[in-house]
Formats: sequence, C-alpha cells, structure tokens
Amino acid sequence: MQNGAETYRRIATISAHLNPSPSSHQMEGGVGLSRANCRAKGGSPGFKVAILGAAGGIGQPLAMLMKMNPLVSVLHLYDVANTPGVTADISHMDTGAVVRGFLGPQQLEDALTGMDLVIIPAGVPRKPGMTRDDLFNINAGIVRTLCEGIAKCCPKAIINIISNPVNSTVPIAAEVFKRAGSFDPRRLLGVTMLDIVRANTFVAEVLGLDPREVDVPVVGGHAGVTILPLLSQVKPSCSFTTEETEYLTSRIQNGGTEVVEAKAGTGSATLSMAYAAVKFADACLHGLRGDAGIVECAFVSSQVTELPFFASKVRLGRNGVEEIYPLGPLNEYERTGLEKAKKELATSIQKGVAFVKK
Ligand SMILES: NC(=O)C1=CN([C@@H]2O[C@H](COP(=O)(O)OP(=O)(O)OC[C@H]3O[C@@H](n4cnc5c(N)ncnc54)[C@H](O)[C@@H]3O)[C@@H](O)[C@H]2O)C=CC1
Ligand SMILES: O=C([O-])CC(=O)C(=O)O
Repeated sequence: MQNGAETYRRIATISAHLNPSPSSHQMEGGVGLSRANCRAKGGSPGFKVAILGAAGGIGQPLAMLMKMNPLVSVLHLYDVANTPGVTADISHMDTGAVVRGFLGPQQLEDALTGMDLVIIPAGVPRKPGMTRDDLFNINAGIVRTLCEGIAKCCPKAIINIISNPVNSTVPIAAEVFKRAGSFDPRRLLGVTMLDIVRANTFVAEVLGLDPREVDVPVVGGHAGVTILPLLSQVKPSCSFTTEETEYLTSRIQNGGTEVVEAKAGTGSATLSMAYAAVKFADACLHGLRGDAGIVECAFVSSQVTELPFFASKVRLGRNGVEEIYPLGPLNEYERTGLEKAKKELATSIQKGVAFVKK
C-alpha cells in the first residue's frame, strides 16, 4: 500500500511527464493527466459560454449554475484574480460542460475566442450610500476593455451585460462595437432580469400567490426610477389599491438598495443576481437553439421610445433579439413613471456614449 504522499508524488511525476508545460489557460497542470492526454475529450454538443468576472460575488454562483446547464458544453471562466481556484472547484462537478479558467488580460483573448454567449459581471459593486452611477468611473473602463476583446475575438457572440450602471455600460458596449465595425444591436443585452425576479416575488407576496405563477413586466432601465414595473399588466390579471401600487413600485425600484444596506458594506445582490443571470442566459441559449416563444425583458437598443436604449419585452432567437414588443397600454401612474424614467435614462445613456467618444 502506498501512503498518500507517495501517491501524490507518483501522480505529479506522471503529470509532469505527460504535460511538461501545462497550458496555463486550462489551469490543469497540478495533479493528474492533462486534458490532451485523457481519453475522454469532454464537450457534449451545446453552446460555448464565457463569464468575465467569474471569480466575483456574482461570478462564482453564476459559474456554478451555468456548469449545471445542459445547454452549455464549454464554460470559460475569466477574471483578473482567483480564477485558478474557482475553476478547479467548479470543474469537479459531474455535469457535461468542460470548464477552463483564464487569469488576467493576457488570457482574455483565449477566454473569448469561439464563444457563443459572453456574460459580464466584472466590476465593483455598491456600498451603502452609493448610487449605481457612482460605479461608473471604475466599471466603464472595465466594460470598455472587455468589449474591445469581444469585438476582436467573438464579434458574433450574444453579450449579457450585468456590470453596473447597466443604463450606461450597455451604451458603452454599443459604442465600442460600433467603433470596431461589429455592432449588431440584436446581440447586445443589458440584464434587468433581477428586477423582474424581484417584482414577481414581491407581487406574489401581496397577492398571496406562488411567485412562479406571476409575470410582471418591468421596463425602462436598471436604476432607481428608471426601473418601471407595469403593475397594470401583471399576469394573472389582478388589480392593486393605490397603497399597494406605491408600496410595490417603491420596493421593486429599491430592491438593490435593500440588499446593499442589509449587506452593510460587503457588497450588493450576488445570489439572487446569479439566479436571475442564469435564468436570462438560459433564455438566450434557448433562443440560440431556435426554440420558439422565448420572451424576456432586457435593456436593448430600441425604438420603443425616443431613447436609443430601453428595457422592454423582447423575443429571443437565433440572432439574439428578434423582436421588441411595444409597452402596451399604461395607466396614469405608469405614464408619469415613464416620463421620470426617460429623463434619467437619457442622461445615463449619454454619459456612456460620451465616455467612449471622448
Ligand atoms: N444588472 C444587475 O441586475 C446587477 C448588477 N450588479 C453589478 O455586477 C457587478 C459585479 O458585482 P459583484 O459580483 O457583486 O462584485 P465583486 O466585486 O464580488 O466581483 C467582481 C469581479 O470582477 C472582477 N474584475 C474586476 N475587474 C475586472 C476586469 N477588468 N476583468 C475581469 N474581471 C474583473 C473582480 O476581480 C471580481 O472577481 C457590479 O458592478 C454590480 O453593481 C450586481 C447585482 C445586480
Ligand atoms: O443595487 C445594486 O447595486 C446591484 C443591483 O444592480 C441590484 O441589486 O439590482
């Protein structure tokens, strides 16, 4: 019988022999056979997905949930810190997707090449007292750099932008892609799904329903008054008192702040966001696969209002956004909310565009 240390030494020797200069981007040079020398090559049919910011508070549970998604065959985890550990950990899950880790800007291009879907939760989160716009100075540059990489390495990929302020980071991404000559408005989507997830939950609480039965459209953008729940269009059809409408609108608009304050300086929503991001990414993958009737809200290049970007219901398909639905009939309360939302959105969009143009 060999003891553990001997076994480890033998495996390490075999590994060094089979894989003398391990490919660092696969982060598998530690123990065992290199992937190139394994009989199983991995990679069931499916889509190739990259997560940029994969070692963060959102990135880690998002990576775990995407590893569980049967539509994913290859999962690339990119970050500027800590991807070796996260990759090693997640790669042990016995689900179909092959996981590879990428660390730092030198490995960004390898992380992106060949991807069908790129999800971006990279960047700093809020602390109590901050607005999402206070993150602009740091996150704008991060999103610009990552999108430059996407334009170069996977210009046809569908992009899901989570990094805040979404109302500005999506216009930043669009400007980067325009400059690179690769802008396809159908493929760029700002993730507002957490607003819908929250709205479904809070409305279900008020109505005494199961949240899975509730569908609340949330339009506009992803910050404060730009988050506009259309409570008059809730399914199943229902009505709310003025007090309920005001309570629900305020709670949905301030859901992010509720979590930031509860986390007391340690970050913002990560677990519910990872859940929402996976729900949204899964819808994008079903669309890519050609499934019919995939409709979700997202912040996209739009002509639904006079603004160049707006969140509303979109139908997802093989090219990303195949159709953008109009807002439908609004009541007086929602019409007033829409005007407030548009005013703030116009400023945030312009700020993003100006950042790239300057
Ligand atoms: N769209 C939405 O509904 C939501 C958006 N967010 C936003 O998501 C972002 C991330 O939040 P958390 O994961 O909580 O933050 P976090 O700080 O826990 O994680 C961010 C990760 O990004 C990485 N990172 C930083 N610069 C990078 C770069 N240049 N390239 C690649 N990775 C880089 C960091 O190393 C870190 O691992 C924040 O901007 C936050 O405001 C958060 C919740 C909801
Ligand atoms: O509030 C934040 O800063 C994070 C976020 O976007 C959300 O939770 O909706």
